Amino acid sequence: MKIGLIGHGAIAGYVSAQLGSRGIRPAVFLMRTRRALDGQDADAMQVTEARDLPEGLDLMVDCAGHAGLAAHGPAILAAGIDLVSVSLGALADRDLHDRLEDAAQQGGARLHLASGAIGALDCLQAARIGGLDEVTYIGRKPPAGWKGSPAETALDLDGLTKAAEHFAGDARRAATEYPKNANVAAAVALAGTGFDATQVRLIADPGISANIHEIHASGAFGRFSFRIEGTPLPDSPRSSALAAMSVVAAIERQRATIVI
Ligand SMILES: NC(=O)C1=CN([C@@H]2O[C@H](COP(=O)(O)OP(=O)(O)OC[C@H]3O[C@@H](n4cnc5c(N)ncnc54)[C@H](OP(=O)(O)O)[C@@H]3O)[C@@H](O)[C@H]2O)C=CC1
Ligand SMILES: O=C([O-])CC(=O)C(=O)O
Repeated sequence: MKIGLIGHGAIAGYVSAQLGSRGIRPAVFLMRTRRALDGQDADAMQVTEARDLPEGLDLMVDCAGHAGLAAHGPAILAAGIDLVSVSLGALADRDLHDRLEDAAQQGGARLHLASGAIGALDCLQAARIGGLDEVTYIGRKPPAGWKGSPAETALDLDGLTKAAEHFAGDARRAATEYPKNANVAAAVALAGTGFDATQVRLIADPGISANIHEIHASGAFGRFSFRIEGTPLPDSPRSSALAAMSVVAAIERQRATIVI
């Protein structure tokens, strides 16, 4: 399988290392700017534009956040290359959503959304068939996990002594205002009742060390609650390791003959 990665941050680094241990070396990195990489990625080709990607790629994998997906997603799909993305919140932008859809149709390619730092999306998707009444997502992270987000202006993150909510609203606004922190809200929205009907609360909590995500849903199926305590990636306190793991799992699903 010939794979390329967009970005080389905390998630991409994890994904590349995991692929390496499965005998796959990414053939190319689509970067914002070229720079020296180490380990198995040191000799990989680097490009800064999708049009310079090599021939014969089976799959591109976006680990570059909303900006990376917006910049390169449409061109990759239009070129007929399937794309796995972990930047789900970018789809809250209706214009980008439509451009990705049109490009995928034009190129005969598919955009696969990794489940990211959350689970139970299968349950929500199935429950949606019978009708969902209400879906709420609550995201809790230690203060360091909210650095660089609007939480920084809403709260004194360094001086926080107890849990404090800094966002309550719909998933579209959460995903748009917190591009590095509310992709999970987008995943819940896309699997369930959509960006406008999904309710979101975001909380900074100095009493926790994990990234804690909860879903509460009810509908014709009954009701469920899901909670996960995700260990952050060593290189990035705001990104859960499970998000990176889910990207590798999404790549593995591309190669599987029996798919779950
Ligand atoms: N679905 C989910 O549950 C989760 C999703 N995410 C999403 O994944 C993204 C990446 O997370 P993480 O790895 O921790 O973040 P990092 O900040 O560690 O890495 C981001 C990488 O993306 C690159 N990048 C940014 N813009 C572009 C662009 N236009 N073209 C190419 N590369 C680009 C950066 O390059 P440079 O170094 O040059 O700036 C950097 O290499 C997050 O921003 C978030 O949106 C994160 C966690 C969970
Ligand atoms: O990694 C996490 O725990 C969640 C996250 O950043 C996101 O949803 O964007």
